[in-house]
Amino acid sequence: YIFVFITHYSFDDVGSCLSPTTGTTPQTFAAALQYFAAAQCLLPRDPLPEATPKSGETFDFIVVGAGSAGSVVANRLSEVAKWNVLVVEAGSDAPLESDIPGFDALLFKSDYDWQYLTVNNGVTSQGLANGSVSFNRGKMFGGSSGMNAMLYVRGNDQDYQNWYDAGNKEWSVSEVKRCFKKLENLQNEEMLSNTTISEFYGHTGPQIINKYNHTLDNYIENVLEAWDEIGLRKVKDMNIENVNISGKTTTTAANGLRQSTDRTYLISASKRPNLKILKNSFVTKIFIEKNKAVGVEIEKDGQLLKFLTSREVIVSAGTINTPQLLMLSGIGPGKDLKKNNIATIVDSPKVGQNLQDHLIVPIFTYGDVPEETNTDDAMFENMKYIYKRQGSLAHSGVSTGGMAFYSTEKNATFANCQLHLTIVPKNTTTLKAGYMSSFRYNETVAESIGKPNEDHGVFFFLFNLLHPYSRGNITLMSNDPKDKPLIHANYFQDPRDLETAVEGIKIATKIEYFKSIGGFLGRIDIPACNSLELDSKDYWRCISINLVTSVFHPVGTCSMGASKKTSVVDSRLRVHGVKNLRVVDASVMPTTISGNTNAAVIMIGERGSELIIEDNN
Ligand SMILES: Cc1cc2nc3c(=O)[nH]c(=O)nc-3n(C[C@H](O)[C@H](O)[C@H](O)COP(=O)(O)OP(=O)(O)OC[C@H]3O[C@@H](n4cnc5c(N)ncnc54)[C@H](O)[C@@H]3O)c2cc1C
Repeated sequence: YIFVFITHYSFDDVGSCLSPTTGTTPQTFAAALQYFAAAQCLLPRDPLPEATPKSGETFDFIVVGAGSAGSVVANRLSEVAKWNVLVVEAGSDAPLESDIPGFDALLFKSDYDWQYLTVNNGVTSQGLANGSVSFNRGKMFGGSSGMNAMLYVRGNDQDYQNWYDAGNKEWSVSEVKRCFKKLENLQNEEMLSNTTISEFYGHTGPQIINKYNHTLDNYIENVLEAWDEIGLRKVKDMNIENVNISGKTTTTAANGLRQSTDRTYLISASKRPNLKILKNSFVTKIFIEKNKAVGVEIEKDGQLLKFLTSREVIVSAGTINTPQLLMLSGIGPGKDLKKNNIATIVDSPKVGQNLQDHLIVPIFTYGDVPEETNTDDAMFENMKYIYKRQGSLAHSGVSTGGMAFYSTEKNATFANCQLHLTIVPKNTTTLKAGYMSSFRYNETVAESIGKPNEDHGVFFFLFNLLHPYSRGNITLMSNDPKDKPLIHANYFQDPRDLETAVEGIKIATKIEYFKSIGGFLGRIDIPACNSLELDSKDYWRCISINLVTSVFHPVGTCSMGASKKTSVVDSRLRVHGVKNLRVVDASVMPTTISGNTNAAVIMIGERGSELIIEDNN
């Protein structure tokens, strides 16, 4: 919550309110205040309607989880009027702070976050509190699309070609592109007025896409110019071209409001009589009889309920919770299930394996700008948001949307590195606590990052590795569904990842812009790295190992593929070895994509729904 300015106004230069008046002045100001007080009530939306089905009731389809993918599936299946669909979500309606883009990081560690942490392996991330990395995941309608940074990135054609080449014939590049267009509803006027850009995107889908209302435009532009100078060509659209380029990305925010999938897919569908919604309902088990999914067990308000299906259960609980639920239901690596006293129904060794994530290595640079935001400015930013959905609350507090995609390989056709840009004004008092909370940096690290900010603006580059070779995994802590699963991220386990990261960071630190604003690269205080020359490869190796965190894009733990020896679901997303059970969410990606994952997950929701509808007609 680096950019969140919640301050108390101090009236330094104000009169006593005793001046004579005709009454016009106080009336005018009072009317303005009333207007602003009322304007904040324009934000809330109605809660989703909740059904009260009786335990034991049967549905054609039961969808577990209403996140980025699950909301799409619930919408598309309930378009078929003859089918009764139940969607079950462990969280509740998204809070107001989810709608306001600038409050995204305020949802970290709240009741709307599953608050997962990785297991400390004693080697990587030792500059973080307890050596463990935050794996934030949304627990609300909209799931992680309700707390993400809203950056809309399709990825590279080659990403999907790789899925297809691995035997997943339902995922050809042309099918994938058709589904992206099907989901999209481009609303940005400037983009619409450019024929090439306009034709690239879809216009009639549910998912509204636009651009942030930016506040720090000049500074972002300056960085983009500097990236352009080092060969990362500044482009108008980062989905049409996506290697060795920079620009401002499209977002799932429009007119200063987040467009999470509950907003874009569920609100309209919730009016259909054949879609039933259950809130605060945690699915603890899938019932499987004779290798066929027949229903689910749900914990709601301390009671266990049971719902049955006449067609299918679709699990859309996300990369962490989906493998957990399969394992709790007896589908997973036999040995691990046995260890946790769970009877094996299908010995499926790849459940929870193949975890891939885009890691972050932080690059902190500092410059003479932006100037400190004083109390008046901060208040004015908030007013701008209430009045016109502009100002610093209109875009993510984590990312400005300025990004670069590039490769460490010559003549590459897809990127293996990404940079996100965050800009923080001088002397931002919440900075140190913000980094300790959001990234879990320990006190010493946060102090060394925060100190130069006292008299310098921060240009924070989040370096991401896009195609890691390392693989992590998710295993059960116990057979109690409430026990959080164990997450082993295994960053840099494959040494090639560290070397690519270092090469990629060295490209990023070539940037000249900072010299023109009195800029410099900050040294981060990690005892093991302090004797190494700043910006040397050894320095970055050391920083990478000690400060690696997640950019929150875990995928792959129930990946699709030919058989259960190599994967968890087939190309039509059916769980190997169990009938009437599918997985539709980020976990099915066999390999990760060249960019932020939300757009691809919504696309998976669309394509997965088509496959379910085809197979049930
Ligand atoms: C902080 C953050 C920032 C991100 N920034 C971006 C970004 O800017 N751009 C981008 O493209 N991607 C971003 N991502 C990633 C992107 O949001 C995710 O890849 C995507 O939302 C995953 O979708 P999903 O459907 O697989 O899971 P989710 O959206 O997480 O949905 C899973 C849903 O299932 C529910 N659930 C889980 N278990 C159960 C259960 N047992 N019973 C009932 N319900 C259950 C959960 O509460 C949740 O609502 C970000 C993610 C995070 C967390």
